[in-house]
Amino acid sequence: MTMNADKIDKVIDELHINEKKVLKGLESAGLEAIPEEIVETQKMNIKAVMSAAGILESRGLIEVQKDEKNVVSLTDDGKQYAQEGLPERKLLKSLGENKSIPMKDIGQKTNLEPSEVKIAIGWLVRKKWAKINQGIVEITNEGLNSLNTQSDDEQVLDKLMDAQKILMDPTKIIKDSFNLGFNLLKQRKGIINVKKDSQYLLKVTEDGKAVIDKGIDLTYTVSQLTHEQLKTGSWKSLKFRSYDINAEHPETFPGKIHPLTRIIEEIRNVFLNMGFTESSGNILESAFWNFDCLFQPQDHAAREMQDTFYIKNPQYSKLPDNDIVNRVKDVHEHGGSTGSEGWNYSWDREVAKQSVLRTHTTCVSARFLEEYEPPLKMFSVGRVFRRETITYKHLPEFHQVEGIVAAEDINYKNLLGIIEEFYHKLGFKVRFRPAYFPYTYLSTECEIYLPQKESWIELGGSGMFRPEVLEPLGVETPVLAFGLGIERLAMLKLGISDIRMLYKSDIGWLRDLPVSDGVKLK
Ligand SMILES: N[C@@H](Cc1ccccc1)C(=O)O
Repeated sequence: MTMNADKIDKVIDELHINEKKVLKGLESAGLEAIPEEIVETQKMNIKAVMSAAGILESRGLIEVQKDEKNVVSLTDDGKQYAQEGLPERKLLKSLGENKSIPMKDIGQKTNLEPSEVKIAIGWLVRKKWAKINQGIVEITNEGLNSLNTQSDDEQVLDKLMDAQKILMDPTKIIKDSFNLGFNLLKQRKGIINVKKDSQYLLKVTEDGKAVIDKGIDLTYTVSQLTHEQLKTGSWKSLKFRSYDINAEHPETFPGKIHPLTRIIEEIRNVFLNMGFTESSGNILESAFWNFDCLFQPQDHAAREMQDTFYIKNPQYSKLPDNDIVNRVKDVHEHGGSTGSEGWNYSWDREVAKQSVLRTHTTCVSARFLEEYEPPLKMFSVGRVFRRETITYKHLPEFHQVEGIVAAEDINYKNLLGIIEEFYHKLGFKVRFRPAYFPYTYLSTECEIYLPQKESWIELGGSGMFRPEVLEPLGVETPVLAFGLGIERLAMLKLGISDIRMLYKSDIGWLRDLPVSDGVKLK
C-alpha cells in the first residue's frame, strides 16, 4: 500500500537533512546500497548514515537488511604453512620415492622440525597418505598419487593467502570442496581466524520510491535553534522543520493546585462576590472564645476531653478585658440583662482560660463582632479540630467556612437565602432542618442533595445568634451566622467517596484531575 500525495509531502517535510541525503544516495545507487557506499557518495560518516537509516526504516521508506557473515583469514602461522606447505606435505615430499621409513628415523632423514614430526605423521595417516605398521611409516598409493596434487585444505590455504579474507555465510552448510578443506584447516589450532561481521543492505521500499520520485530538496532543515544561529543571524535563512504534534512523547504530569485548595478558593470567591469581608483567627484558641462567649455552658458535652483537643503547652490562654469576661460570666450565671435565666451555675474563669484547638470557626465570628460595629458581613475559612475517629467521612481536622451578617433588619429568612445562594453558586441544591446550637435561635442545619445516592447529607449549622451571645459582645442588631464544612463539599464536587483521599500523599487520583477548572487563584 502506497501513500497518497499529501502524506508524501508531509513525510518529506519531516525528514531531517541526513535522512534526505541517505535517500539521495540510495537514489543514485539504484535504490539499493550498503551503508559504506552512501558514506562515500554523500560524504557522511557511518554513524549518521546508520541512524538516518533507522529513522527511514521506522517511517517505512527503506528496509534495512542485516546480513551476518563470517570473515575467514589466515593467522601468521597459517600464512607460514601456506608458504612452506603443511607438515604432512613437507614430510611426504622429503620422503620422495621412499615408500617406507621407520618412525624414529624421520627426524634425521627429513628437514622437518622435531615439533612438526608428530603432527606430520598424524595427518599423513588421517589423510590416508600413509599407514603405520610396527613403527614403520608406509606411504600408501593415495599418498603417492597426491605427490603432485593439492588436497582440499591446501587449496583453501592458497586461496586465503591470495585473497587475505573470504566471507562465508554462517547459515549455509555447503558440502563443496572449499568447505571440506576449510573444515579440515579449522581442526588444526591456530591456522585460521573466523570473525563475525554484519553487513547491512539498505533497500528503498515502495513508499520510499514515491518520496524519491517526488524529488528531495536537500535544503538544510533545522530542528533546533542554536545560540550561534541567533547570534550570527543565520537563523533568518534557515528552513525549520515543522512540529509533529502527533509525535510520541513521554507522559508528563504537570504540577497543579490541590483540589481542596481550589475549592476553598472557589468558596472565598463566592463570598467575596457576595460582598463579604474576609477575616481569620487562630487555630490555638481559648475556651473562652471557642465556647464561653457562645453561651456554651462549662459542663457542655462538646467541651469534654473526648470531643475537644486541650493543649498542654500553653495550657492557658489570655482572656480579653475584664468587662467582657464579666458580662459573659453574668450571662452564663443568670442571663445578664437579656431577660434569660442563664445556665444557673457558678462560672469558672480558669475553665475559660484553657487552651484548645478551635473546634469550629464560630470563634472567629465572635471575635469579629466584639471588634467591629454593625452593619457588617464577614466570612472566614480555616481549619478546625475535633476528636473524631477517622472514617471515610470523618477527619479530626477539617475546614469550615464561617460567616455572619449583622444589621438592623436582618432576619432568619435572610440567613436561609444567603446559604441557599452560596450553595447554588457552587452548583448544589440545599434544604433546611431545625437544629439546636447553644448560641443560636432559631437554629437550622443545612443539607444538600446527592443525586447519585438520592439522599441528603448534612453540611453545616446556622442560626440567629442569641441575645446571650450578642449582649456581652455589645452588639445591638440581629446577627445571622453559619458554619459549613468544606471537605464533604469537596468530596461531592470531586466525586470521591472517601474523605481521607483529600489528605493522602498517594497522587494517583489527583493525576487524572484537570490542571485547572477555571477558578482564578490569587
Ligand atoms: N459552629 C457550628 C456551626 C454553626 C455556626 C454558626 C451558627 C450556628 C451553627 C458547627 O461547627 O457545627
